Amino acid sequence: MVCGVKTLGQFIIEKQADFPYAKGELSRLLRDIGIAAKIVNREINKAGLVDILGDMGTTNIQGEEQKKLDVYADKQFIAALTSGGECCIVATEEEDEIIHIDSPVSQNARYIVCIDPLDGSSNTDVNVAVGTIFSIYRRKSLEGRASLTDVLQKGTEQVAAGYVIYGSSTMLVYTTGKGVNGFTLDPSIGEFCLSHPQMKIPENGYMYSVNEGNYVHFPDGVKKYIKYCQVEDEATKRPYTSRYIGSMVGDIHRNLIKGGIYIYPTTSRSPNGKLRLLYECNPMAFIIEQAGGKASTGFERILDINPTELHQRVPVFIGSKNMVEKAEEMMLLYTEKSIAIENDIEAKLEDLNVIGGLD
Ligand SMILES: O=P(O)(O)OC[C@H]1O[C@](O)(COP(=O)(O)O)[C@@H](O)[C@@H]1O
Repeated sequence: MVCGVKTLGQFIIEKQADFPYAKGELSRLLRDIGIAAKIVNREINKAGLVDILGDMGTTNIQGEEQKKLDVYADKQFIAALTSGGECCIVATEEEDEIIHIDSPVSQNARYIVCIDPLDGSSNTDVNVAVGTIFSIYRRKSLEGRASLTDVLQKGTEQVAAGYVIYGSSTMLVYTTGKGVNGFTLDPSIGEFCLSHPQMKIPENGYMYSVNEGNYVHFPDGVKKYIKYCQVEDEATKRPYTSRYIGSMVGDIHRNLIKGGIYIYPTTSRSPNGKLRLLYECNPMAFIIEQAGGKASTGFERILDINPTELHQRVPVFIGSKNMVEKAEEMMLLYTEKSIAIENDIEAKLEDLNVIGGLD
């Protein structure tokens, strides 16, 4: 214990006792992620002084302009996971395919890491909070080289998940399925120190985070939920406050502490939403559920989704339990309504013999 605070390293070792068969691999893996996060934090803190702002001039498989910080962070986490020896595959937002870690120290590595090295890329050049999101699985296959099949596991199979927020202070928040704990980086000692033990998200919140600029492209259920948030109603403390940072980590971290909901739904332009299941939605869903909140597609629990692709996108409604349930209620109601209307129109057209007449 350093002058009364518990460091991340000490906490991880201490919690290892919760896992009778643990051999320390997961602890070392979390340590490696913590080290890479400190290196990325150092560059972000002096971003304006070093050549790390702006575009790289390349695009990733998502078709997004890669920022220099995206690529820098990607390289730092891959390097830390390669030299650490506990990781056999890394899947990252910035790499088209999975990366096999074949370093000599990783021969018996059993863990898979899915990572968004730099979340909130649109904010990197404007000094607004950005983050890193990570998800850890144990490989399923026992023999030979691990493969994509070992990566495409349901969110319920995660052994750990976390995020780092590079904001007014830098924090690392993670879970191993036994609650959520937050650590603040103390630059004077270069250590993440336990600052937010056993984090819980309030069941009710009064803030909603959604890019309302896309309103016209949203499904009816989302439009109705936004209207619901904006109605004057003292009893339910509405209207709620709208807060949207443009960094999922920033918005969800705030909602974890204060209560709230973050929504990135499908839109007419992105029918599967924008955010990636493996390294954005699954880890955040594991953390928020462990903190007492909820995470769904609007219809289905995020953690129950069977992944089929590495960079698969899903719609996400995540945050305070009662707020997500209200949004789900709206999605169901208005999706059913629009289906009913469609069926009704079809029936009327059939009556008018407009459909089928064309055969
Ligand atoms: O600008 P939009 O479409 O609202 O998207 C913002 C969302 O996309 C993200 O930036 C994710 O994308 P990146 O990981 O590429 O940054 C989220 O952090 C954020 O909430």
